[in-house]
Amino acid sequence: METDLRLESSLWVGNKRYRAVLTGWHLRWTEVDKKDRDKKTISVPVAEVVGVEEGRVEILPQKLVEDKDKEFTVFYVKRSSSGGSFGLLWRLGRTQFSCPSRVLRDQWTKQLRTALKTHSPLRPHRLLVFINPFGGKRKGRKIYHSLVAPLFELAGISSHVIVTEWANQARDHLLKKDLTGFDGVVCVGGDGMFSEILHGLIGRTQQEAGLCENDPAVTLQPCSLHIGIIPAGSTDCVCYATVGVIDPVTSALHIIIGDSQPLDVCSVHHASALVRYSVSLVGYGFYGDVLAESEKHRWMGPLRYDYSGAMVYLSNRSYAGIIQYLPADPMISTPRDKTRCLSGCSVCSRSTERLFPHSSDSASLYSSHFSQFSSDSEGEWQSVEGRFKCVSLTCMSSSCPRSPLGLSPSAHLADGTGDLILVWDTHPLGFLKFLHRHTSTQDQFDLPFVEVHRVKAIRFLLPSSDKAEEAYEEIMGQGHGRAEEERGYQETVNRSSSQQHLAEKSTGREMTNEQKTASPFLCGLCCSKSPSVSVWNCDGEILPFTEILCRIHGQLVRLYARGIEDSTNIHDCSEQHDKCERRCILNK
Ligand SMILES: CCCCCCCCCCCCC/C=C/[C@@H](O)[C@H](CO)NC(=O)CCCCCCCCCCCCCCC
Ligand SMILES: Nc1ncnc2c1ncn2[C@@H]1O[C@H](COP(=O)(O)OP(=O)(O)OP(=O)(O)O)[C@@H](O)[C@H]1O
Ligand SMILES: [Ca+2]
Repeated sequence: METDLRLESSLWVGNKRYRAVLTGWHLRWTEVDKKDRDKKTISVPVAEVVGVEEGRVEILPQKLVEDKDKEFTVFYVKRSSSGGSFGLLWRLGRTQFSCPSRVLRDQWTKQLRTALKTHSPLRPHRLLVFINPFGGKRKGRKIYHSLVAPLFELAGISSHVIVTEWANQARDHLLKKDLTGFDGVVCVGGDGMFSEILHGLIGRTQQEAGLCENDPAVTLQPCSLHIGIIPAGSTDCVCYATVGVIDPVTSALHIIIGDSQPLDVCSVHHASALVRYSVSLVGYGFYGDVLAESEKHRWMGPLRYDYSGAMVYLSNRSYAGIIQYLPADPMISTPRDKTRCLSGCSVCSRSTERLFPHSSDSASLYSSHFSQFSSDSEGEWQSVEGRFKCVSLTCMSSSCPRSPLGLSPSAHLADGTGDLILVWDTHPLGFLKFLHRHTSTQDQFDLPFVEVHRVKAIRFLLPSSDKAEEAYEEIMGQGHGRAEEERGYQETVNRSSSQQHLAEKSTGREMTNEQKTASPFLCGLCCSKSPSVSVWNCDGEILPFTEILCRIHGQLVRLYARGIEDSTNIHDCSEQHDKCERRCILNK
């Protein structure tokens, strides 16, 4: 659909003359003094124009403006291959145009700005930015001020920046402070910082809607503010899995042009109370143990996961459990259908219609999909019991630099389901094979001891023989390196002598002095008895409970992102675009 915004004229770029055309959707310029077959058109979608400035303008290393009379500069998104990752790097493209007159120059800048307003409705005007100065290599502030802020300024975005001084400051700000006038919230940090924003925004939205987050059967209200992630942490899995690269400039450009990627969120409950939200991994057994072990070695930085992974692997543990799950409709998609959720994913688009059937009607947008969880046409609860190396639930692929295709390569970002991966107890070499397949394109589910199910909810229970052990460990709060101040939303049992007594009573065991003081979590290597109960890793946080219920809430939040762009579709078909049969990223 073209609009009446069309503007066409001759313009100069350097010493070459071009025919430039602006339609509602594209800005195109073609060199005129060339033979037809050598003519090349550069085409920029209006949605990917970052800004338009009068004059010859540079923004880096500092803003410089010259020759304001007949010139204008257009800034736009330019793609390049990222080398290692699957996604594409975005960079700021810049072209300076000269016009025959100032009147024509003003016409071009005015029309371009009007086109931007009309065709990019989700571009943010005002953002609330939280910077974790201690995340990753402690470069959050520098990354924001040197790489991101100049781009925001160019795009006319005003931002209110808060450099956090303590953990959970961003979450609490979002829960309590006035957010009027903001279009989105940006976090500069890693997955932990993203999780703070996630909890703050979801909590605030439910408070305002008068909904109870504790009840897993309640349909939560999707958040209206978008979330932007500027990666500056030591683990940036959410950014990697939604953008395809970990690169602050790419992420800033996605924010500026107002890209919008819905994301499924899993709520985790224990005993009728909300414990936490997750978007990537809720994992018991191996991934829980790795996280618990890694907390002891924080000083190692990101390497702590590899070290702890090796230690936990060598301890060769498995855990008993009962897993109940509510299957999703297998006619829509399955975890083994070999598809990938890429930018413009059709499974996710169809899910939007299914999850929000009358999305133009805002009242029904927020009240229509309760049936997803409560009365399922899709299936009955299933149950399995046994010993597992690990039990993982992931709402998305959870791809990351360590595992470029992720825990579940065919999972979708926004289809309202999660993938439940059950790895039954097996020989250590079999488990190593499973782990190793995460680093390649080999199918990690094509192993006899691995099961994967696409689900809408799961429940995890301990066999009755292990419940006493769990009660003992939970009451003593022992051994899992649990963060004291952050025990989910529920305050767990305080440690006291009466509770020690309770623990002893419930397990029928008396604690030794050593047990009272020590933290013997990783004892598989040196002790005869390894623990029979593991912990849950919820997006990098240890959960204080073992028996949990998880429910996937389809498209509960929206990120300034567009999913992973398929780098095999980047090609230049500008001359023959109408005849191009490949899905072209550059000219769509
Ligand atoms: C033989 C090589 C095997 C390599 C196996 C690689 C599997 C990698 C799977 C990564 C899954 C990441 C899921 C995302 C979780 C995030 O929400 C969360 C917050 O940032 N991160 C973690 O919990 C951090 C969890 C980090 C888990 C890292 C596990 C590393 C395992 C290394 C095993 C070595 C075995 C060596 C045997 C001698
Ligand atoms: N000013 C602060 N001081 C201490 N902790 C903070 C501060 N601001 C945020 N945090 C907390 O720091 C944690 C880790 O932050 P972030 O995810 O940004 O970095 P990271 O390096 O990727 O972290 P990790 O190494 O734990 O994966 C978050 O859980 C967040 O709550
Ligand atoms: Ca999903």
